[in-house]
Amino acid sequence: MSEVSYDALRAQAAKRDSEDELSAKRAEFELDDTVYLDGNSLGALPTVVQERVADVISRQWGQLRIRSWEESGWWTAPERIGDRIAPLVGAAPGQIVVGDSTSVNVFKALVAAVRMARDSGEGRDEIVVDATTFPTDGYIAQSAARMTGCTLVPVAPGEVHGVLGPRTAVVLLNHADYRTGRLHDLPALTAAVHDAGALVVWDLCHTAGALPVGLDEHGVDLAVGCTYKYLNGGPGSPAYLYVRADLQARFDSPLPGWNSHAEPFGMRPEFEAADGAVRGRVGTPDILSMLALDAALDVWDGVSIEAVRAKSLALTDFFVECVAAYVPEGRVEVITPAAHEQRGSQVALRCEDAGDVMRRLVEHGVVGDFRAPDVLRFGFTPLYVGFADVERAAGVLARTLGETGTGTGIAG
Ligand SMILES: Cc1ncc(COP(=O)(O)O)c(C=O)c1O
Ligand SMILES: Nc1c(O)cccc1C(=O)C[C@H](N)C(=O)O
Repeated sequence: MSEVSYDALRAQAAKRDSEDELSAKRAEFELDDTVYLDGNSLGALPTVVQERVADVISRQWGQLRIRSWEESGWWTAPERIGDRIAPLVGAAPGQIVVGDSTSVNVFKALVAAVRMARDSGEGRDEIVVDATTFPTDGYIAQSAARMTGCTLVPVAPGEVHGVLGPRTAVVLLNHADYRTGRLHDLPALTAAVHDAGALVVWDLCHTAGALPVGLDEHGVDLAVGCTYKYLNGGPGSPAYLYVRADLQARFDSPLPGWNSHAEPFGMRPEFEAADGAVRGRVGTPDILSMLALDAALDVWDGVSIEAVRAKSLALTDFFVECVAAYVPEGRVEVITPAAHEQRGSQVALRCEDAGDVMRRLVEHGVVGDFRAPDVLRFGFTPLYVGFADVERAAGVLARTLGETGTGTGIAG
């Protein structure tokens, strides 16, 4: 690798940053000199959140106290904030409720989907689950299968077509693989599941806020996702549940709480489900986290998800290009697909001593993460990551690899 290539890639980065229509967004986040490539695990803090949460605590809670359920809009926050997430995932209003964790929403969605599939009168008794899933979805699917008397069919997303049939009740899939960053074909898989007469639940944790999802357009039945990654809602911010409008009347939640009751303050012993997205609620909403998320969503004002996707692909392409230029051949293996239609917003590199390499990268100001046993993960959040960050990260990676393991590395 000659100095000329360094110069060329740095010049390219500077030019791209200067032409980037999203570059001004970075100023809306609390960031420092660190190259933060872990927004696919915990998004950075949007500055606006601090003063808004301070107001929620000091005025809404501190002064208005219980009046805030009405006067500060606390009671309706789960659906109101759901409607703010809706355009980012291609959903019309009235179909998303915010609350609980992704794990809990996976449970609600799966069991409700099995119940709906059985309502249609056929003997559907199989839950198909992504065998490469983030573990929590797999654990919940195992439990949901036991509870509903279904058989669990774990299969890689690419092989889903082969197992679909008259016994399939529901298919649970991750839109992007958390480890490799592979993007699965949501339109085609949704259509295939529907052709088999079953329902599909998509986990959007790694795609919401990173690329267009098109829930309504593709006729998705149910979807869940977290808000602390590309939506920057903060640690433990509440997740969301999407139930397509025409399925809501049949959505029979396995966790019917007083918040999903048609008349919550009637305090009646019999459960009667509310209409609409409210039906996906359980108990009292986690207001502090929810309103932090509400404030964090302000950064999306005026941003198109298509522009975010275009920049995300440019960033990940550029990272792969810089890694290929700077890192000695064979030292790392790119396990994220090269094809754009198969790539989320992260690049994963396989590397023998990945845990040690990531620890050193973090020490040198490049924050990604390590996933066992041998994966370096780098997430690219287009709202605050720039092309110069990408070039710098690849340079630091090359130097770090030179300090560890068997590679020679290079200077940058
Ligand atoms: C694909 C996926 N699903 C679910 C989760 C877990 O969600 P939660 O901890 O909100 O239940 C994560 C990450 O934590 C994830 O990456
Ligand atoms: N939710 C997390 C947490 O509470 C602590 C640490 C990491 C996480 C994550 O989100 C992990 C992430 N879903 C992943 O893709 O690995």
